[in-house]
Parts: sequence; C-alpha cells; structure tokens
Amino acid sequence: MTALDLPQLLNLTDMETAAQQIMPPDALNYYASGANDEHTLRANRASFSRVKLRPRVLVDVSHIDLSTEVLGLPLSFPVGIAPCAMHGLVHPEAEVATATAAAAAGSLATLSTMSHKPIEDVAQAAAGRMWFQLYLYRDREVSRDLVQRAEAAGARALVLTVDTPFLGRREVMLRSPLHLPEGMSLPNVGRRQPGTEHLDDLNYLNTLFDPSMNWRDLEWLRSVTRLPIVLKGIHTAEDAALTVESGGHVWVSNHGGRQLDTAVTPLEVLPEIVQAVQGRAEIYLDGGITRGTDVLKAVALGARAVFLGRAPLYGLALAGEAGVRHTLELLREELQLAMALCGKVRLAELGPDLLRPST
Ligand SMILES: Cc1cc2nc3c(=O)[nH]c(=O)nc-3n(C[C@H](O)[C@H](O)[C@H](O)COP(=O)(O)O)c2cc1C
Ligand SMILES: CCCCCCC(=O)C(=O)O
Repeated sequence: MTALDLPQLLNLTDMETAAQQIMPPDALNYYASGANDEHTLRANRASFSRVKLRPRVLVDVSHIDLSTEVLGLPLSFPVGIAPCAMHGLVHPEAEVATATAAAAAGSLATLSTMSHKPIEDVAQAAAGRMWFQLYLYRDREVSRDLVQRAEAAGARALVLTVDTPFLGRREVMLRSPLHLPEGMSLPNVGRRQPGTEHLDDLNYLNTLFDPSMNWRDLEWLRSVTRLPIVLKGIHTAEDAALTVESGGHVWVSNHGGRQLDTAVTPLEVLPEIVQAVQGRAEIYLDGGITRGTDVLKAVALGARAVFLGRAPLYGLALAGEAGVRHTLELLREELQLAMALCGKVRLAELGPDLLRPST
C-alpha cells in the first residue's frame, strides 16, 4: 500500500484489517497477541463501548480546541504513542518513522527500551516530542547508561514499566516463537549471553530484566536522572497513591492485555485512580483505543492524555511514516467531531457528567 491509498481506510479498524493482510506472520503474531485467553485484550475495547455519552445541544461548536499539555509539553490533541518493542519487524525506518509522524502531528512518541533504532536517532526525528520507556535491567549500569543517553538526547520523561516482572503468557508466541530476522538487532540489548542459545528471542529478553524491582528502586532511578518519572502499568488506587507519594506520574495500563489476563481494564479503574491521585500528578491511559469517542471518554473521566499501542504499528506496517500519521489524523478528526456532537469546545469542559456508565 502507498500513502495514496490511505484515504480509503476510514478508521483504525480498517487500518488494522489492511495491515494484518500484509504483515509478516511473525510480526502479526507478536503485535496482535494478548495473554492466555485474551479476555483482557478484548475487554479493553469493550469497556469503551459500554460507556454511553450524554451530549448537550445548542452550543456554538464552530471552533473546537483539542490542545493540551503533558508534563509541560504542548500537544495538538490528547493522544500520544505508547512504547512498543521492535517496530523494525514491519518497516525498515522503524521507530524513526513513528517518531517523525508523531512530531509532525504535534503528538508524542514513547520509545521502547526494545527499539530497533538507537535512542539518539529517534530523538532527533521526534524533535523534542519523545519520552523514553525503561525496562529495568538486572545490570543497573546498563539501565543507568540508557537513562542518561535518553536524557542527553532530549527525552522529556522517563516511563518505567511496572507491570512486567515477567513476560505474560502469550500462547500464540509459545506456539510460534519469535526469532528476529538475521541482522535485525536491538541496540539497547547488546550481544546474547552465552548459554542462552536454547531460548527464543522474547524469552531471552525476559532473562535480562529484574523481577525483584520494587518501590525502593525508584529512589535509585531518581538518583540517576532529573527527568520526570511516569509509572506505566498502574491498575489500582493503592498503587496510584504510592506512585504519587514517590513523586511519579500515573500511566493506567494493563499492557494492552498482554500481561495478566482478566486484569481490570484502564477505563473502568480510571475513576478510582483519579480519586486517589487528587490532582497531585498527571494521569494517562492506554489500552483498546480505536475511536475518537474512546479518547473523549478517557479524558472526561480524568486522563490528561491517552496513548496508542498497536494502532500506530499497523499504520507503520501499511505505509511507514505516512501510515502512522494517517492513524493519528483519523483519531484527531474523530475526536473533533465527537466534541462538536457532544456540545464541547475545549478539553477542560469534559467531565464525568458527559458519561452514563453501563448498567
Ligand atoms: C507489539 C507490542 C509491543 C509492546 N512493547 C512494549 C514495550 O516495549 N514496553 C512497554 O512498556 N509496553 C509495551 N507494549 C504495551 C504498550 O505500550 C501499550 O501498553 C498497549 O499496547 C496499549 O494497548 P493497545 O495496543 O490496545 O493500544 C507493547 C505492546 C505491543 C502490542
Ligand atoms: C520481558 C521483556 C520483553 C519485553 C517485550 C516488549 C513488550 O513489552 C511486549 O509486550 O511484548
């Protein structure tokens, strides 16, 4: 598919369907899969359609302002790109293309520790619109080096993923293990340790990260960076409160249903998290977002911005940077229309009164 064909794809589900027809099977299995029975993967999407909107009428909606700020960075609309490993499985420009598209859209890209492109190259493409996601290595010196490189390259925040002490049980991947194509290395991983030849690539990565990571490690992280810290993978009010007490910001996520199957969905726990945070930190959300109305609902319940995981990967697979850009623009247009049809002209006007929870 070329950029010229993109206008035929009218929504993110069209993009996903088209991408899945052309993606290499290994990449498709890896990107699309969830943990165990994939209940949480499906529930993430379903949670958005269960919440109904209560639109107001006779409001002048001729001008709509979607702009916001995350940690002081202006965004043209409240949507960023979540960290996803290995963009190079579907496009040679990989994370550089994704970051370029995010910057062009006035959005924000979060670069995964497991990227195919070096931090500095992606940061340059992102033009100041990049956060860096960290998996904490058993070897703290490796983590320290990554954090300091990200900070020097211009990352605006550090996103510590806290829901992955071990990789979830993705049975699709157990049936068809991932083997990275020859020559496609992960620059933040380095050479394989001897004696691990029997492990497929995901299970090998699993051995590098530290399952003993706990709240005390945040002190260490704070000692090696001045960047704001965001904890990604918060599911409960209790952990949201601890995040705030440790000086962090809260990213509500169940890792796109790839970790603990039957875990709560981000949208359903957002109200309790907002209550626990009491305005002391920023709150973000990801998981299952495919429509402008999904963004609207998350913002109405208290998320400052939402993030997309798989959707930009499908855009990237279809048409590189232009495909990611199309994904973001579709969502922007849908959000703009949804705001107008709800009688809202600024994000600050969105609140729980806009929603009728499921019965
Ligand atoms: C292929 C893939 C790779 C991912 N890699 C990472 C990663 O490296 N670090 C991380 O914190 N989350 C990772 N995630 C989780 C995403 O950041 C995000 O939480 C999730 O995909 C959001 O759900 P969605 O795909 O329904 O939008 C990954 C998700 C996918 C689908
Ligand atoms: C245990 C580390 C492997 C991480 C792979 C990336 C990721 O988060 C994923 O969901 O896949």
